[in-house]
Amino acid sequence: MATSPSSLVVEEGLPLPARRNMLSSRFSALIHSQTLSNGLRSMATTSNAALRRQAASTTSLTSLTERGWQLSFAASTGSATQKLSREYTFKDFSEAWGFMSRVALVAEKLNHHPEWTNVYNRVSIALTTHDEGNQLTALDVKLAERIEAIAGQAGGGES
Ligand SMILES: C[C@H](O)[C@H](O)[C@H]1CNC2=NC(N)=NC(=O)C2=N1
Repeated sequence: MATSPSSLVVEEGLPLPARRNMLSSRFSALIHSQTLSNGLRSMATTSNAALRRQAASTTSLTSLTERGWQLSFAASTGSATQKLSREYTFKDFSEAWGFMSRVALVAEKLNHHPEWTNVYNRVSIALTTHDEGNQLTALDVKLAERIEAIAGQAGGGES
């Protein structure tokens, strides 16, 4: 069954355990990821504040995927790498490099850095949190949103 991204919004007014379960099951249905659903399961035992943060990230993640970002999961020995990635195409190299310079400043400020490549007018970006064993965290979502804002100003488009 395909789960529409908007169904990841967790209903207000439901008891917290129900909201946790709903978030967990909808999210895992959407991404088919054992790793992320493990993360969400562990979230079920965390504080309400942590739950709210996670729910906010999940909602933002949904809005990022609606704007061309992709979630991916690559299994390797003993662990899986989660990535949030997107490719932008600019008018020319100069525009692409200007965009990368602005993103670099934000990445330094957040102390969170992209994995990226540039070929002429294209920039491919993959985000993950190395310190968390290559899991996605709220920092990846935050950086992706800042990148989107910069790309909007720079005239970056979806490739
Ligand atoms: C030591 C330093 O603070 C850390 O390695 C920071 C730097 N930038 C980072 N960037 C990313 N993408 N993931 C991290 O875990 C990370 N950690």
